[in-house]
Amino acid sequence: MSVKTINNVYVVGLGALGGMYASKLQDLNPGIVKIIADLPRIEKYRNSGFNVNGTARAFEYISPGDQVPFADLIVITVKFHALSQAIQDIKPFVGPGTLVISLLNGIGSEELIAAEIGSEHLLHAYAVGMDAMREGTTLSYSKIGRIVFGDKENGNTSAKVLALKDLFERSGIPFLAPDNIERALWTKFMMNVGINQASTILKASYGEFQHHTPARELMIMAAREVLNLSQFYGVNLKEEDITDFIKIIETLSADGKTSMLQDIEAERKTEVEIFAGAVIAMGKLHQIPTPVNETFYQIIKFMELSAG
Ligand SMILES: NC(=O)C1=CN([C@@H]2O[C@H](COP(=O)(O)OP(=O)(O)OC[C@H]3O[C@@H](n4cnc5c(N)ncnc54)[C@H](OP(=O)(O)O)[C@@H]3O)[C@@H](O)[C@H]2O)C=CC1
Ligand SMILES: CC(C)(CO)C(=O)C(=O)O
Repeated sequence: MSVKTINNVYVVGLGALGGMYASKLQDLNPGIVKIIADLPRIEKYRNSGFNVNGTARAFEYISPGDQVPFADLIVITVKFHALSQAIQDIKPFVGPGTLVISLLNGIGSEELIAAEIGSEHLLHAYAVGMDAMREGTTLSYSKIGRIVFGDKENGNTSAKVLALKDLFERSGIPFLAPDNIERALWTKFMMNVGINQASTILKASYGEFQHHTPARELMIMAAREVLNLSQFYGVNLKEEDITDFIKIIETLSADGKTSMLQDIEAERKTEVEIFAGAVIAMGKLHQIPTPVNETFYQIIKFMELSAG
């Protein structure tokens, strides 16, 4: 089977993840990547510039309505509350052969995207292991992490998977294409439910979770509620999956902070609905108590309200 070459990539969401991966693609070939954004955002990026690890990046920007070719690949890197708008914004750039990946945390974004643009365009994906810190249009990171992706229906050797592997190999973006992407997504979900929320409530950077501390225990308590729920979805997470994600956390910069803690500090809305909110909803459906996430939910909502 000949592998399709991805020659043009459109990224929606020039934030921590979007900035990191768009820069790597730009290094491969300056013409390969374009950022989809509305005019006010484009003006903001043009006025303040976009800086990644001390280097100013000049990206090419496009808006819905611009006459440009369909994308070979669209990468969605907005926060969950911005997803519906982002889906509308990418629609004009989706042609018959366009592949779409969402790097959003949580386990729900792909379903929403598929409902609007069709599941034939999608691969399931997430990003893990990076320690990106963003302040406005200034981004820094020491670990780029990796993109984990797969074809939920057709395993890890489908034409879509092979095309994406080829792009990431050429651009030096670390990746993994596991056999079972659904299980992998749940392991990431469990990690985020634990560390994003515990770090936000405790205002703690990764260093606090890299040893046997009360912070780490709190993180594990929240993560175990995901482990319990996973049994109802045929995913069957195990204690070893918690041990594995702790190993990833141990590799991150001790001063680095989760995206959720960065949101609270910058007085932005958090993604608590796709973490504790989702856990509570699944718990109710299956009559499984989720007291840690119920408590986290109320505290984080309180923090959001008192921030702004
Ligand atoms: N940061 C991290 O280390 C990691 C994050 N993730 C997940 O990845 C997702 C993205 O996170 P992150 O990169 O931190 O998010 P950021 O908040 O850093 O970036 C999101 C960007 O999207 C922009 N945006 C929102 N809506 C639109 C739109 N319609 N068109 C164009 N741009 C838009 C925002 O602009 P504006 O600010 O102007 O609203 C913002 O710059 C989240 O789900 C997060 O949980 C996953 C792994 C690690
Ligand atoms: C895994 C982690 C904590 C950083 O890679 C993340 O997903 C986030 O900050 O949202």
